[in-house]
Amino acid sequence: MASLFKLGRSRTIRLIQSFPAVKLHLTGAVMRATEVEFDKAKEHLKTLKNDPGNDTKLRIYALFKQATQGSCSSPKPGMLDFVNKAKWEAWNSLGNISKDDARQKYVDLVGTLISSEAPIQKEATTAGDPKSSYQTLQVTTENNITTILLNRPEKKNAISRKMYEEIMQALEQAGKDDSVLTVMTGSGDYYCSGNDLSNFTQVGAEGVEKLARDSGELLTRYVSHFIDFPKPLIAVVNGPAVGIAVTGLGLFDVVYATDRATFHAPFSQLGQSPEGCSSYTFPKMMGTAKANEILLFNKKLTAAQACDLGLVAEVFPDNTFQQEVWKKLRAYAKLPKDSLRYSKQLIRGMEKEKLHAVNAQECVRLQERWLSEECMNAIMGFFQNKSKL
Ligand SMILES: CCCCCC/C=C/C(=O)SCCNC(=O)CCNC(=O)[C@H](O)C(C)(C)COP(=O)(O)OP(=O)(O)OC[C@H]1O[C@@H](n2cnc3c(N)ncnc32)[C@H](O)[C@@H]1OP(=O)(O)O
Repeated sequence: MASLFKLGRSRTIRLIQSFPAVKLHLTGAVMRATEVEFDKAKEHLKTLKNDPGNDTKLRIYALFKQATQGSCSSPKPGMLDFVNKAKWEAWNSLGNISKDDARQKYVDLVGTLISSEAPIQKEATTAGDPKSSYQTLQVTTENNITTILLNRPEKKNAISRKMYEEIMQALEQAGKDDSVLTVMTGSGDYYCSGNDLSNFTQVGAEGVEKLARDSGELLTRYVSHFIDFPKPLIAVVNGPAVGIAVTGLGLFDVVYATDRATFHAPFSQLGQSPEGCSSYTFPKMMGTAKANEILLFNKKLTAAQACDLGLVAEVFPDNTFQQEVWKKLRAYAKLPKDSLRYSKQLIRGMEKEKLHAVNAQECVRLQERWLSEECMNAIMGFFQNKSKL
């Protein structure tokens, strides 16, 4: 399997294209439309910018084979022929689904892949568009959805000071734009590894007390933007989430996660204390004992556990995650905008004052924690020994 995982996008596409042209046995207008769509999908596949991952590539391969040759009848490759065995298994797993069905599924899958990255290609580079000026994010709007993509994959999307500021700016813009939904997600394999720990190593001439005060002020403003966000805010958790990227989820309206995601809020390990209003939202959502396991004792949750506890609304298999989530979101984004906005505001309204008070209290405690020996040791430990969570 190892070499299959290394297949690049262009090689996969060449592989898929190398199959004989589709010969269809159906008649009539529907058949012609499907054949055209299928051909178009093959063309669209070439324009994909991001590698969709090996599971998806295998599914594309299998659907192509089934659509063009029917059910798999070739002998299973030997155990050591990893690549061909994986391909055979993907094809064979489609069983007896018809060529028509496979063709339709192929067209749907390619369509979803294209549209999930389309906004980034289309709009992120628009000259003069303030959305294109972000350094740490890609912000795009399409199909009534504004997507805020955390875009420091080389740092697991850790939130630098710049990123805190840019997220607030993006939320302000999204709150005012014409979109129906706002989505936050991460680029690369992580959703977000939480606060960039180097935020605490840049001590200016005025010393650590000033750094702690400024950090407290920044965090208060940051969390307030989520409390006050006026329209539905959805988290698409595409991979592991750490620290504030977990606690803040309690302020989103809906959270969807891949089954590869984990949720870890290791505050006591880091000598810190909870933030993002989680000291209030987590016990309320899941009960005190379960919340304490997470917020006091660093329990890392799987996506399924987070779903059972109510933090996550639904978990999807990683290989169909993007496809299924974006299909759902595009459907939701067709709902009446004002109705959604007012409903969200009613649900949030009663809690707002309380949430702001909790936020203020958490930030005061954190300012004290950041100056503590426990916290300084933990941060130094990460950079000196790279002691990971
Ligand atoms: C303004 C202040 C507001 C404060 C708000 C309060 C918020 C609190 C929190 O969010 S607490 C949680 C903080 N996060 C962490 O402690 C995570 C630290 N990171 C790790 O433990 C690991 O990096 C990992 C488990 C997330 C991933 O491990 P692995 O898959 O092995 O990848 P690498 O460690 O090699 O990471 C790649 C690259 O990214 C850098 N990096 C990852 N996370 C962070 C981070 N949170 N802060 C800074 N840098 C991070 C890592 O150092 C590597 O960089 P390098 O390639 O070495 O330059």
